Amino acid sequence: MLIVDDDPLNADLLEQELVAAGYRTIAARGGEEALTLAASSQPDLILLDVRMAGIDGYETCSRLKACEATRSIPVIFLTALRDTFDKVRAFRTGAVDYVTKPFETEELLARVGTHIALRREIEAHHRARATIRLLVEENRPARDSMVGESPALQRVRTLIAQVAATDSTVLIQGETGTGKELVARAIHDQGARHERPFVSINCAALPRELVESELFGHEKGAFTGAVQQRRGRFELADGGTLFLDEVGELPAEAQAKLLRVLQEREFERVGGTRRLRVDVRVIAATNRDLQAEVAASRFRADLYFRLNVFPIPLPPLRARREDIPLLVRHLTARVARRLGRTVAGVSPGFIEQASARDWPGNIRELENMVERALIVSRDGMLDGSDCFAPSVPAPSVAPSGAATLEEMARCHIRDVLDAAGWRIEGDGGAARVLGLNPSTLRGRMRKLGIRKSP
Ligand SMILES: Nc1ncnc2c1ncn2[C@@H]1O[C@H](COP(=O)(O)OP(=O)(O)OP(=O)(O)O)[C@@H](O)[C@H]1O
Repeated sequence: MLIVDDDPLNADLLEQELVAAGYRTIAARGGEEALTLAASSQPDLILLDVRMAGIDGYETCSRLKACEATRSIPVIFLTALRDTFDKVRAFRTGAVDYVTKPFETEELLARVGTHIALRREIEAHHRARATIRLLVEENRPARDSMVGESPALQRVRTLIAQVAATDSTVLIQGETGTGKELVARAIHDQGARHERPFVSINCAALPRELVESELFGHEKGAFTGAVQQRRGRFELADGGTLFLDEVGELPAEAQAKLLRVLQEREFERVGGTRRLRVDVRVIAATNRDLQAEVAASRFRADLYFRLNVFPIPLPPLRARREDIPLLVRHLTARVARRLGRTVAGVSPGFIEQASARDWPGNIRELENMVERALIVSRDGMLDGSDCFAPSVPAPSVAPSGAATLEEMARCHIRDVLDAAGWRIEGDGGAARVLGLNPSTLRGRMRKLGIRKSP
């Protein structure tokens, strides 16, 4: 317990009573000393005289409450009967109680005991809350982080940080699977709205008739099936961020309505007349060349300019191959967690093959590859040389059903033999047509098991 009194006699008296009751005490002779001692020794309680030379009790209490290290320590004022003691001011500076001098020992100990017990309870409560918070944090699925150190990705990170600090509309442009949604979330998480909702809508995944009702909501009876009123994504995102994925796919009518919301921040639910106001930050994404869409009159130019306030172009994976080793490791850990498998390692051959590919499907395709390699892996080692099928299927020129080269050869030789009436040697013979020695052709036929059917 910290006793603060510039009268040594008073301080001694108090100390004796408290020590006799089993408390340990320290003393300060004035306000300044009290501030330093309180911070360094963290007492459970402070008994503070009102009238002191230098800074008085009120001022000392205010400063104790203003300081992070001493804020939570309860303060009881000590006031002499002859003092003009302003109780209201004392409580306003943050005191929890006061005792009048000369004090009744019983009363003093009762008050002190009560406040110490209260403080213990509050501390236990805080500790329990901290534990719960820790459990909640641990059980929350880990937020996906953007992996990669390439200059191209660093540029993207800089743009994210710059625009996150504002409320400006962002247009993310990049091929499929380049991480557009990840960028949108990063902007939301790093901005002032991070504690408000992040709502996303994929404009391509919705049937045309439903797009507007999804975006703006509808009133009961607005159309067949609208059995009750429903709030749209704009309302759900109020105060937060709305992510319009694949915005290039929006039908013309929805484009017009979206433009109005961006201009006026107001809209009506489908079938409604009431104007609703929302405070929503819009982030749009597209894998189309929106400028070309505008030129082809498939996307409104005025909407394009409303969205393209702060463009963030996302580089395809083939433009930042340096990131592939890091990404493979990151995705391997993630997929392994999802599949409940343990991974022993990733072979250099795997990384090498992965780095050499073109990845038209970008990171999503890479993730699928990693998943296939993990499924077929032996001893949890990602080798997966058999997983690297061509990324685009080869055009089919082979006769149907002829999957391997051997089968193709068998078919072709049989066709030529049929045409030659199964004659091998001589001018019209199959060997000449195939450009082979007759003996080589015979050897090949044996190996492939080709015989004239009876
Ligand atoms: N830099 C990155 N680091 C780690 N994972 C990434 C990164 N970029 C993308 N991913 C992962 O790749 C997958 C595809 O990303 P995302 O869904 O954000 O792509 P997208 O560009 O929005 O795709 P689409 O246009 O097809 O919707 C996700 O699983 C995402 O977590």
